[in-house]
Amino acid sequence: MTKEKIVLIGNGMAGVRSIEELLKIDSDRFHITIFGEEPYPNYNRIQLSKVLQGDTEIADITLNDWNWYAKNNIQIYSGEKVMQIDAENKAVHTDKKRVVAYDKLIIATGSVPFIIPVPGHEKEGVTAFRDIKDCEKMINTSKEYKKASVIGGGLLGLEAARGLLNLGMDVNVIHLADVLMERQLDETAGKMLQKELEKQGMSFLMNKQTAEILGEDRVEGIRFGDGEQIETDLVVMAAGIRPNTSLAKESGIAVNRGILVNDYMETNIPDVYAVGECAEHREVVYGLVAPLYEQGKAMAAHICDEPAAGYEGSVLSTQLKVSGVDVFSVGEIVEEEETKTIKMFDDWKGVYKKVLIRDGKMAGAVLFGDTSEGNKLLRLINKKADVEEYIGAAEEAASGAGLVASMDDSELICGCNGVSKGDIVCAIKEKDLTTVDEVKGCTSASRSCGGCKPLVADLLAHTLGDSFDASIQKEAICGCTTLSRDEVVEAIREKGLSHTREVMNVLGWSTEGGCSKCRPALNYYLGMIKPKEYEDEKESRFVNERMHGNIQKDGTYSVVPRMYGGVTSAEDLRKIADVADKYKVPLIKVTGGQRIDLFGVKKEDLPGMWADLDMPSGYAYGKTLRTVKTCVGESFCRFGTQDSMGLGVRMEKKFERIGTPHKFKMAVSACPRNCAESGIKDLGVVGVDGGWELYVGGNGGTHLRAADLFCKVKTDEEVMEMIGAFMQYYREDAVYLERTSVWVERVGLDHIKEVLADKATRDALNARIDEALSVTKEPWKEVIDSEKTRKELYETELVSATK
Ligand SMILES: Cc1cc2nc3c(=O)[nH]c(=O)nc-3n(C[C@H](O)[C@H](O)[C@H](O)COP(=O)(O)OP(=O)(O)OC[C@H]3O[C@@H](n4cnc5c(N)ncnc54)[C@H](O)[C@@H]3O)c2cc1C
Ligand SMILES: NC(=O)c1ccc[n+]([C@@H]2O[C@H](COP(=O)([O-])OP(=O)(O)OC[C@H]3O[C@@H](n4cnc5c(N)ncnc54)[C@H](O)[C@@H]3O)[C@@H](O)[C@H]2O)c1
Ligand code: SF4
Ligand code: FES
Repeated sequence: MTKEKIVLIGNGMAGVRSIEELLKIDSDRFHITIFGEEPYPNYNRIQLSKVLQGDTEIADITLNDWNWYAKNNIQIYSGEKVMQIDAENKAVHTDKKRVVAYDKLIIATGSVPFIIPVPGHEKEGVTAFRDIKDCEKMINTSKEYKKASVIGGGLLGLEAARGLLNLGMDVNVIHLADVLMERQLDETAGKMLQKELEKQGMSFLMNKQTAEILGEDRVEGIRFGDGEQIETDLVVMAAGIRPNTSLAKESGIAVNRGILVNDYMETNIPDVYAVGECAEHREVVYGLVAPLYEQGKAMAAHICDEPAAGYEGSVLSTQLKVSGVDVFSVGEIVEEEETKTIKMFDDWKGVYKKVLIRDGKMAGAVLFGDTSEGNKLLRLINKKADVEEYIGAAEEAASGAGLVASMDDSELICGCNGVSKGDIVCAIKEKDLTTVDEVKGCTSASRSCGGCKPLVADLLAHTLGDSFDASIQKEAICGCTTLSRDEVVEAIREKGLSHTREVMNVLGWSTEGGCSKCRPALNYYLGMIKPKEYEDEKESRFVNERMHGNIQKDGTYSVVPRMYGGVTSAEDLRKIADVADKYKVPLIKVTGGQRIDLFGVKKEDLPGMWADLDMPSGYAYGKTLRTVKTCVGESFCRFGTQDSMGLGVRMEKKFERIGTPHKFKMAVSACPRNCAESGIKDLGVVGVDGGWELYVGGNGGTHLRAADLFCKVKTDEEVMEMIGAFMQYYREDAVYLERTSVWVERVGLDHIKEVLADKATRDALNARIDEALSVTKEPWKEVIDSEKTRKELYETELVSATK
């Protein structure tokens, strides 16, 4: 029997999800052809914000790779645009002159970004934020330029702005209204959000109408309606989107704002459907994936002649994906005469909650600062629950198990990935799942924005009952596995695994070769467990660590020679000055860690420069001991009671080059005046009467944290012993990329104190760190001595395996 021919126009999130729904119902009935204008397999557009923010990479956001199309006998034409729909002859025509016939056609062409049509909008340096190409453009621009402007203070604009800040740019957000995200937030929440983002480093120009983009060929500035001007090197237009309807319109399909569809996503032309952001259903065009996935499900059922109610519209909920900011909004947010509200505002903690009630029913909510109730509110508002039910639910156990219990199996837990309660319960039971991460691995729930995690946890608790163990809720080390850091480390030890590939094969990684998260982590764990046997995999390291220098925005490197304890000599300074002259170093800067940074060094000059310097690497790029900052102490300072420089130099000489889960900074101050800032270091030493105080877990970076007093000791020997034990325990216990400030809070200071109180344990830890230290090598010297490494890394174009 010949198969029915389905053609999908648009290889995006809604279209491909609809095909998955079709395959779920009947995997053999259709011959499927997909056209995608973008040259990639189906990817998670939502995650572009995370790519820009540096939390993931483009390679890791694929939803269905090329194998998926082959496995399901789907003919995919990527990088090919459909130009015309010939509804009469039931065929589509593409820009490559291909003509493909269909029995049923699905249009899923998504949206186009709204580019404000002001003079200059076509200049180089003006971009939208919609696809991989835009994302790459912004990342590349940030390497050369400094000033960015984002037009639009909606979800997209703010996520873009956070990403650009992370890329090292100064960011102005230009917004038309006087409240950010005014479509989702009320004034109170909008202002709180603005304050929080200002703290993160964003600047805002509110109530501003862009009049012109200035510059010659490339953008140089923006002029506003009120005459004010600002300078900028990049303009990101995030002022909304428009349904991509031109193809449908030109082909005679009925279009209003979007392509008009009924509850089964049928257009006015027989056998032609539209789904996703391009479709208009009951006068609403949606711009979030949850409703689009519901549309896809309803459409698939109809195409497969399954009895189904059809799509009836959705209540929208949103969550901003900016770390450190918790904002949630669902349904109605504007108060009117006939509405009532329940509000909570805690200015001290920065928490605001508003629930809007219409005719005694839950109609909408805004949460800021604490969004843990978000999914519960979404569910109540979705079913227009009685306000009494909310009050009852709020009084119920915080676990929320009562709420998930009352949900129907068909209700969605994870909107982003369209995973229902029934799907999750089934997976928990059939596959003996016990953690949120395992549920993510098996069902995709919580894979995208992560907002549904609390609900998934509630559902686990509800399904497993007494056997649910909150304490084992674990985080998988990345999306390639459901195993946590502890499980992987235990398996490496138990099974004697010795290579990253072996770990991936034996422990059943879902991807071949892992991803940018797990490769460096496995490389670290293997090296930590077997320092003598394991051969470091350079290709699994981040680019700075591979190159032994910090790559800068313009592609040059910075070079920081080691200066033990921040102490230098005229001879070393002379060498540095000569090298700076010889290699025409454009900037020499004294760092906060008391050493000298030579900026703007060309990649090919690095080995020569290191050879001329003949000094050890300061490891300013590594996950290892960075600096030991010291004050002058008793040698010169009249307050000094101890030899801070002597001790600092000794500490740095002993522990330099040791691999740690994240960078590790130390400092020694010779009295409590603390001139070396010992209170904000991973390990800080402070001279006091009769000895030294040791402080741990401090951080002077983005997440400022004062270090905790760990212990007081009398002698330098005891300081060295305690540092060795503390560092090794951190090396063995922390998750890769976890700073001590986070680790100390996670495992508890008392716990670490208890472990290190035992002399035998301290000795064992010191023995292990000594073993690891015994095999470290000076990296710059290794490069100078190896012609092969010099050629491979410094004289050819680098093929980046890991960012
Ligand atoms: C940076 C960013 C972050 C986001 N974050 C979230 C979020 O956190 N939560 C959320 O719910 N939503 C989020 N969204 C919105 C979400 O990504 C979209 O709602 C969703 O991708 C829309 O799916 P779609 O299939 O309708 O359109 P798209 O995913 O845009 O797919 C349409 C595809 O059709 C292709 N196409 C168009 N015309 C043709 C043609 N003639 N021939 C061939 N191919 C064609 C396009 O190239 C495109 O690849 C975000 C969007 C962006 C850009
Ligand atoms: N976390 C998420 O859920 C998320 C993240 C990113 C994008 N998205 C979706 O992607 C789509 C696009 O997002 P968006 O933020 O561009 O759309 P949007 O329509 O939600 O917001 C656009 C914002 O730009 C402002 N604006 C409009 N014209 C302007 C002008 N001339 N000058 C300054 N500001 C102007 C508007 O006031 C509005 O706040 C939406 O559908 C959104 O839901 C969702
Ligand atoms: S910390 Fe104390 S000893 Fe050290 S420089 Fe400052 S005042 Fe002097
Ligand atoms: S709701 Fe976004 S990942 Fe589940």
